Amino acid sequence: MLIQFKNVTVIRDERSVLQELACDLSEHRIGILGSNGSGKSTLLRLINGLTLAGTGQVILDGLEVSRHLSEIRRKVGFIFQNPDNQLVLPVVGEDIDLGLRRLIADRSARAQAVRDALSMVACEHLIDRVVHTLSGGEKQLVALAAVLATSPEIILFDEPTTQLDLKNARRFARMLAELPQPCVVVSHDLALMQTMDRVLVIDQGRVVQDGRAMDSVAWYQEHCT
Ligand SMILES: Nc1ncnc2c1ncn2[C@@H]1O[C@H](COP(=O)(O)OP(=O)(O)OP(=O)(O)O)[C@@H](O)[C@H]1O
Repeated sequence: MLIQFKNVTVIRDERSVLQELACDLSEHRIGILGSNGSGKSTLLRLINGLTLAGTGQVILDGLEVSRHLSEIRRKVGFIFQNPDNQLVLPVVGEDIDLGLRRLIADRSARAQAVRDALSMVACEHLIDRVVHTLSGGEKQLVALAAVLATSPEIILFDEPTTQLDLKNARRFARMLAELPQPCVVVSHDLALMQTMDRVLVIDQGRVVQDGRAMDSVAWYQEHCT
């Protein structure tokens, strides 16, 4: 799966949030690292068209994102930084079922798919829970299950471990390593970033370092902390 940024600039409030981003990403695990407000989420949101390029083009798997939004949304799973933005129905099982309705017509097959998705994140026991009673970490895992259930071709993660305890953060890292899909992960979790095939460091809207995980994490620690 090839992601191409062709001289992409995003401007907000007369300020460049991303400036002349030009790179091709094709690695299985791509990490995005950078300080708060550096433009990481904006870069991620360009890939599924939640943010559109002001100038330049974003091309995913040969499709220009801004011209093929519905096809892109079907291909791309997006895990939001705040799971409350993702979970829309009151009960966990119903929420995951909602995303599956366009994919699986048979009700009992869909119920099985919901259980399978929850078991991938070790949260089968939450199937009948009311979403607003979940802890932050549980919500993050359920939101992940809802995306995994739809078997996207590529998955984008915006700070997926912020609310997870050490045990669940490690479980997440193991699960991420086993996912068959290519993934792009924005995170401040340096241990997680070390597991990536390629890591870009963003600073003030520009890619300032791009390379192997160990080199980029070392660069980030030296220059951005
Ligand atoms: N719609 C918008 N209007 C105004 N400013 C925006 C908008 N979207 C993003 N920005 C600004 O663009 C900059 C980059 O935002 P972005 O969310 O991409 O940063 P980030 O690197 O993901 O930050 P964090 O690590 O804090 O989540 C920030 O200064 C943010 O305030």
